[in-house]
Amino acid sequence: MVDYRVDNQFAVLEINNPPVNALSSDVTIGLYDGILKALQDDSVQAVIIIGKGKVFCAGADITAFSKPIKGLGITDVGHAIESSSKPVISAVYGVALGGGLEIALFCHYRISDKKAKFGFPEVQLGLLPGAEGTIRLPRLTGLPVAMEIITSGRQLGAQEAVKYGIVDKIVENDLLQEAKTFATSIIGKPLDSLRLRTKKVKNADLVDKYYDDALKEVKRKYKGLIAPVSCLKTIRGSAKLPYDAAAQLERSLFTELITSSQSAALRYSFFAERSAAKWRLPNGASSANTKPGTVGSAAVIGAGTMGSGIAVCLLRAGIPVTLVEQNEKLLKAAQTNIDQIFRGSVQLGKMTLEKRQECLRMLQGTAQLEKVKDVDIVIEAIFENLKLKQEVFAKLDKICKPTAFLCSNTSTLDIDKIASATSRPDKVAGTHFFAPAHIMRLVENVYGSKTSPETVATVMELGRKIGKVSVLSKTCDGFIANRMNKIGVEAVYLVEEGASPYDIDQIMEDFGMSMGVFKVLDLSGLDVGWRIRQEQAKALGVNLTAETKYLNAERYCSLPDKLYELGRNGIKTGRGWYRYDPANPRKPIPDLDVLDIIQTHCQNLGIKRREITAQEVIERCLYATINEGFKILEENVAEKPSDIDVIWQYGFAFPRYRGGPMFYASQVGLRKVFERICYYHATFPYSKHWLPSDLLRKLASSTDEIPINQWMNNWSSKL
Ligand SMILES: CC/C=C\CC(=O)SCCNC(=O)CCNC(=O)[C@H](O)C(C)(C)COP(=O)(O)OP(=O)(O)OC[C@H]1O[C@@H](n2cnc3c(N)ncnc32)[C@H](O)[C@@H]1OP(=O)(O)O
Repeated sequence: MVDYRVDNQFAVLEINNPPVNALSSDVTIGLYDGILKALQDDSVQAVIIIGKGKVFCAGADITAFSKPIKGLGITDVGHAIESSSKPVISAVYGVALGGGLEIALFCHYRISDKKAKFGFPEVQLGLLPGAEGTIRLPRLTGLPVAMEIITSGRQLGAQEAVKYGIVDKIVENDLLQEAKTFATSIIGKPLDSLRLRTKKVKNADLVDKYYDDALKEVKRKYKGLIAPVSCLKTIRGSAKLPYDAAAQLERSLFTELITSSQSAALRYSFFAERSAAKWRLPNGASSANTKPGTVGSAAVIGAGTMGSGIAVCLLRAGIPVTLVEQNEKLLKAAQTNIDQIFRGSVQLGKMTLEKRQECLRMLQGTAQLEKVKDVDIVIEAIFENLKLKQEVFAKLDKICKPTAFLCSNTSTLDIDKIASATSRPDKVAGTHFFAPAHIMRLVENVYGSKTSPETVATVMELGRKIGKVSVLSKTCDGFIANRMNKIGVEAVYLVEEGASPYDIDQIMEDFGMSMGVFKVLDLSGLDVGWRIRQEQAKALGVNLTAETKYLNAERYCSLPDKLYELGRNGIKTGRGWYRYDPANPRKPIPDLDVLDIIQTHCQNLGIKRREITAQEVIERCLYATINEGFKILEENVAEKPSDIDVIWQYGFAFPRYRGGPMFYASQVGLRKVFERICYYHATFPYSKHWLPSDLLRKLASSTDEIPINQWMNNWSSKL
């Protein structure tokens, strides 16, 4: 785990724990033993710590946090390094993160490759840098910079690390050779002043002011998160307390965090996201045994908001795009829109001017579908109508080369039905982007009964290439994301029963959702839902009215229709569930008129309103969603519960520190969730989504409450 060798006067300790040299107990033991050996070897004048492979060290082994602690801690190794009488130099390539950076900070010198990155990402795992990082970094960078770096978890480039004294020298050539040259230049120099423990924290007397300012910022930026606040407390300790007392404070706050539900959820989320890329189909094909096809060029059909956003994603990743619209006027509008997005990125410093020009050069607009004949992949993003899509796919099938993949950006429609319009159903898949497509990181890739493993591998890999988090779903109505989302439905029923939309939004935002559902509805426009409901009613031969209480044997609430019919179409008309001041249209303002409309609606329908608690709001909105999640698992629509949670985090901004609805259910307790679902099913028999899932019933009837890692790993065996 740590290769030790002596090379002339240098002991080289090479961390060798692929893939990212995480600090497992074998690594810490290896480092500790290596330092002792080097100290005992008279021929050794200096010690170099370096990483084997593509990184120096990605920090503590995250998988070990939920297991009992064994072996030596990072601080034990760190103290041995710092107190060494021979100089210890860390040579950083790739990344030095978390515990990896802490090891580097225990060293007397740090040199780095120019592309190396440094940081304390622990907050993203609900933790703090618990191996004295919060006490040592301020001694190098000063308090405000340390507070910003540690609470944000961001990565610093080598130049910035030099600026703050984290790195002593950036080197250009072979890192180990440069480390030896550097070591030669410092052998024999005194080490005392290089031991961070002995350094004073600059401007320690101003720490309370720095703390107050940083706390305000942290509460605004990282609402609901505990770890950044704990980080600030220990950094304050670094200035107010003697070194060892500060270290003790850090340890105690670290212990609190590591046992917190937030950290459990965030660590789970780290692995959930990575595991979404490791897909497996029911026939055994998987990411491990399937090669993706080549995507060197793409076409996007339909250049509306979604199509343009998708084109932006492809172009940014260096994939030339043929953009197809019905006429030149629409094409021109789309091209202007796309360029505006690129200009915005340039203004924000996220894109260079040259990159913008390169992207624009790779974009070709056309009104002729035939122009897509040579592309490797087509993504259709036209109006959500099955017949229309089938027509387009039938044409594409004739025009495109036989190897081309044909994808649809549908958010609900059956991929099998779309594929049936072609002679190549194996090459048809869904690529469901979330709006705005150039910003939202999720792509829900959908396979049908005939989609080939190669096509699945191709769309999953394409998602990765364009910087998205790709999650795989089997085709069904609404796929994982839209099928499962019952928050809007239940929220409207709750309003009808007595809650205010503004209270519901506040409760869900306090829970951690970034935006309440009524604000979301106003943002997307009330016309969207109104049209879907009208279509449904038309298909059933029903005429919807203000008095409609049931549709297709399901509870129906006509309030949203009423608002739409009153011209309250959301932000675009200045009024929806909220009202909007034209001077500040992004700020929703609660509207008494809406409360009157609700009151009148209930009076007309003879609905007796009642008090509704925050707990009921959360249960009704989330448990209905969770119940559907279990049905999605039962039907193999999602391969694993963590895929569902990744979709919720990236598609619906579910708070990452709660893991996702499936993880949340597990933390509440599956039995309790099941009991409440049964209660709501008995209370609301006309809402199918309360019909309890069989899988949940089986899991809940198990004698022990099953922790998430067990049922997540074993859930399929319960079917
Ligand atoms: C007392 C406690 C002291 C200190 C606390 C800590 O140090 S907490 C840990 C802090 N470090 C991190 O949070 C780093 C997390 N890792 C990353 O940011 C990225 O993985 C990294 C290192 C930038 C590499 O990114 P890349 O995109 O190249 O690879 P990927 O993320 O897919 O990771 C590859 C596989 O490595 C696993 N992994 C990564 N980091 C760790 C880790 N610290 N511990 C354990 N495992 C880690 C990751 O899950 C991937 O595994 P795979 O099975 O291939 O999916």
